[in-house]
Amino acid sequence: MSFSLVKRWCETPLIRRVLQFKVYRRKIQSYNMTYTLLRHRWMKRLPVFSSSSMVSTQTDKDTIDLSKFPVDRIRNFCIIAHIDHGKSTLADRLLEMTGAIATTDKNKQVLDKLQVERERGITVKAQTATLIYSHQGQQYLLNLIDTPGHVDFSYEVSRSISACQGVLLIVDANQGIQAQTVANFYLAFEAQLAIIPVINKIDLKNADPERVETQIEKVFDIPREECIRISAKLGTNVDKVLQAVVDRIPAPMASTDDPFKALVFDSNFDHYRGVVANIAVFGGRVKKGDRIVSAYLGKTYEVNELGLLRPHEHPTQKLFAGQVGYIIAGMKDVKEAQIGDTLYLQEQPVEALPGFKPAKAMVFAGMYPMDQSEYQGLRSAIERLTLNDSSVTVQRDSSMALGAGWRLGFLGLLHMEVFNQRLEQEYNASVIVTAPTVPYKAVLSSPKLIKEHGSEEITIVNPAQFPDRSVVSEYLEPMVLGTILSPDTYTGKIMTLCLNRRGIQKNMVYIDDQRVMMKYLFPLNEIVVDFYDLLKSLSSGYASFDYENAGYQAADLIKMNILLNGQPVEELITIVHRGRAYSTGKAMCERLKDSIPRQMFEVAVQASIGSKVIARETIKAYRKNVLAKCYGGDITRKMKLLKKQAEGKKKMRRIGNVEVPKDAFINVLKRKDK
Ligand SMILES: Nc1nc2c(ncn2[C@@H]2O[C@H](COP(=O)(O)OP(=O)(O)OP(=O)(O)O)[C@@H](O)[C@H]2O)c(=O)[nH]1
Repeated sequence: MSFSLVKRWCETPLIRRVLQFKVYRRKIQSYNMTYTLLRHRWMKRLPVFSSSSMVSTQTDKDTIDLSKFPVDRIRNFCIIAHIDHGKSTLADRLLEMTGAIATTDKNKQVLDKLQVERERGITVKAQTATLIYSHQGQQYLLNLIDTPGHVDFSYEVSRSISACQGVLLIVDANQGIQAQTVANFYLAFEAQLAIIPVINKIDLKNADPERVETQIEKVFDIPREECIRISAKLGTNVDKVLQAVVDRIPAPMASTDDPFKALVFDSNFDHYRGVVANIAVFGGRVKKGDRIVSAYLGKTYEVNELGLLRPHEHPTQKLFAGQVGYIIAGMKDVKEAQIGDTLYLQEQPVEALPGFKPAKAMVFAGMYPMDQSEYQGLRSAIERLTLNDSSVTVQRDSSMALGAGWRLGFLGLLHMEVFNQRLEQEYNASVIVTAPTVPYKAVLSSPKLIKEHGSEEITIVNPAQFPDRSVVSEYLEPMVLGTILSPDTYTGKIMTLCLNRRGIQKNMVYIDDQRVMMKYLFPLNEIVVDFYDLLKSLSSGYASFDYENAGYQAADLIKMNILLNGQPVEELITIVHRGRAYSTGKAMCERLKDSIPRQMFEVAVQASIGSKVIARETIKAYRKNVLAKCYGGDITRKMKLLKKQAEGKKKMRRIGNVEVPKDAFINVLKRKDK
């Protein structure tokens, strides 16, 4: 058909109407999509970062005259503890007692605002709240930061600590000191902060505060008289905590006479207002309309809004030395508000504060859209979420089977799971996450490759790019120093598990007559996926684990391929220690056999090193007959069942001709140690 014929045909009245209708329909569809998205967000009370989602408070409308609080009546402190020892519950009580929120039995972890935090019952992001507390006829301004307890988020703790002069170290009266109690104590101790030990949950039947005090004395060398016994749940003795904050934590060393200087210790992104930076003012004062400079970028901004977090945003006219609050200054990108950056007034340059070491990604994984048509949507979702979580690193990546995607770096596996869950909940994006891997290094021996990479040592975050032994003089793997605390009855089992994970014992001490603390050096790869779960299950939930970075060590590593019906699957390539290749390959094949549903044909699952197959499992042929229970001849019912089956299949990925469910990529790495 010639072009003019098509044109004439398109212009006939009937066809024109049909075409117009199509355009309108597309428009209506797009409005509908926007409406659905907004509705969905509203239902989930999103965006979660804006103040609108927070609990309204009694003092909402009162304006606080910050000039009434000289530096000696300010206290900045954070609440640190092992996971679940009651930080957020204590924060609720402190907020209630100081009138920041109304006293009702509905206040449960008020500072845990993200949906994922509420569902999982854990804190993921540190939150700040300013309290006004009257003590001996004086009013004090207390800035509280509630921090996460899980090891993956300890970066949040170290940043929060930099804005404070003291900490409340919470210890559960039943569980006693745990691994993250020790790690968090040292973070505060090294920063030379005042430490107030608080023994929580004394209302529990099995609470043993005496024993916990002994542990605190022995492990941290803090006199038992300094411990405050409380029940955050019932509010018992919480007033004593507030008194201790005023009496034992020093006021910030800052003067309003100095030039303005503030540390950006956290930031988040608001789609309407840009970056909201949390700052600790180390000197001087700042007000709306001031022109401030970011020491990191040297860029100048005008202050549009500033104020306190109570815990909602409470705008004020000024912020003074010693105070902690938020500032909005037209920064359009979270990268402009670098965490650790120093802000100062344009006309009064100051020396930058030391800042923080950037967070180091410990776990990398590929992330791909379920369907390539969702690529753009997923890209914008990842971009927006990383604006609020700057510790995630993103690189573009692509794979034969999964198409275009990204390789993301996280602080740990829980961090990765939380990111994934937030993508699904907050952005309605469904993704495939490939098997997580740790950042290996290789010392190259080939001059050509050295020239290509511009360095002798390279970091490998994608196992598919693991260089061959022939061009490498040495492989290095990341190591961690792990701390395990457990009742001594489980010591034997724990030692066996650590040995299985190539752990080397460094230390073992009793912290009281029943509990033991062990230190092990582990390859990160051995503990990253399921070590913690296994440790918990073999100690009936009593052991706890924490780790810190311990550099790199030379290791005999090899690349293992997984083949489905003879076809290598790039996303399942794993780097293993040579001594573990056989057992890991066998376990991976078994896991895949359990994860991949039976297909219409037989599937061979093989693990190979080079061309040598070291393990094999077979998935027998089968097709689930969804119509088996369908007696009679109602065609619509049959069609419905077949459609449901087809939709289920959409959630799988076709690799070669094998359908692989999306969680198979992670499940495949979980081992079954005894
Ligand atoms: N019996 C009792 N339970 C408490 C007390 N304080 C907190 N809890 C409970 O302990 C659990 C954990 O409390 P959270 O306040 O979420 O603990 P957290 O330390 O903030 O937890 P993460 O932020 O995940 O580290 C919740 O179920 C609380 O209800 C207390 O004094 N007594």
